[in-house]
Amino acid sequence: YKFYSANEPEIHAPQSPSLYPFVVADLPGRGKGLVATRDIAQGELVLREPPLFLVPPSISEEPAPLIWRLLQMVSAPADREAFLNLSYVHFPEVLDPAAYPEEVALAIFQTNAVKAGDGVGIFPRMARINHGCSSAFNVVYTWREREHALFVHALKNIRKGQELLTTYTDTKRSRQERRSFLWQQYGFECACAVCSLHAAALQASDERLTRISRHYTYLATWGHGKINGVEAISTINKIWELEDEEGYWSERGRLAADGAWIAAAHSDAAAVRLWAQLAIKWYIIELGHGSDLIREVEQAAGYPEQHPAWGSREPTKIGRPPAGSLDGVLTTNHS
Ligand SMILES: C[S@@+](CC[C@H](N)C(=O)[O-])C[C@H]1O[C@@H](n2cnc3c(N)ncnc32)[C@H](O)[C@@H]1O
Repeated sequence: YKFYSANEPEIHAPQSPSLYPFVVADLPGRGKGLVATRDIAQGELVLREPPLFLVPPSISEEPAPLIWRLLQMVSAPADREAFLNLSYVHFPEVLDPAAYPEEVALAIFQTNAVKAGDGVGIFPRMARINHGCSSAFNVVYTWREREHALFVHALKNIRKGQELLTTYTDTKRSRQERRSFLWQQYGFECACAVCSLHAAALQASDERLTRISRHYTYLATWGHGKINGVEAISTINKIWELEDEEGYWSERGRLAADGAWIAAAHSDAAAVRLWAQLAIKWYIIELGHGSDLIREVEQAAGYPEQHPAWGSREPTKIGRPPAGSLDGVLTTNHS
């Protein structure tokens, strides 16, 4: 594993199925899914998987024959079988699957493929992870070009016996919007812990998620000079607070890195350091130590004045990260 430097805990990534911290189980109403076989700590790498095959961002041939052709290029019969065993939805009822293998392969691809860099890929183990909305998903995946593999990390502590859930879509929207998307795209009615909330709790969650989403839109206007740095940072803090209330912890590395960017633009070195440290903390949890994005924010934390955005806006003293958000930054143990 020459890609890793010696101090990276990911070198301990489970490499054989018998060492994975989960099993594939039949789960009523949701087909198969992954269930933790031991407690998994936040930030732990639960799976590292190379693609069975990748489909480039733009293709010039019909999708079904293309998927079929790529599948035939997979050399190990067991791997081809793993693909063909995956679940699929939206196959025309009038067609006999046995008579249309290429269409079946396309349906499997559409139900299971995930984004991998510019293209999309098939990862048969990862493909068994079911979906949960906002606070319900507990693992996140990320593609690493350099390692040519998908990395799945625990976003939260997961208890033995709990199901591993990821998110198939941006769930920062109301239950109704999420559910109609999931039904159309993946053919299931989401009954995750968030979608199963009742009355007041459901309404509160819907409101938080739509507010978070609106705050993100507002934050983006800083880029066009529509809001000043203080407003932008205060928006990040509002998002952070709402996400704490909701239990939505994903994308925080990126959000904190945006904070560092804004602080650098307004020449507030102390704020750059703090936001960059917060970004490092969450990037490590969500993406792992080996992620290239971490190198960027480490650079910002160490040398704020060399940040690419440094001094591009009027100098301002900018807001700091939310109270408590940097707790544990120096002591977090991800092994
Ligand atoms: C990528 S596969 C996940 C693994 C799948 N359960 C299996 O048996 O292979 C996606 C499909 O799983 C099912 N699924 C995923 N999340 C679900 C959920 N929260 N509730 C019910 N079904 C779900 C849907 O049928 C969906 O089309």
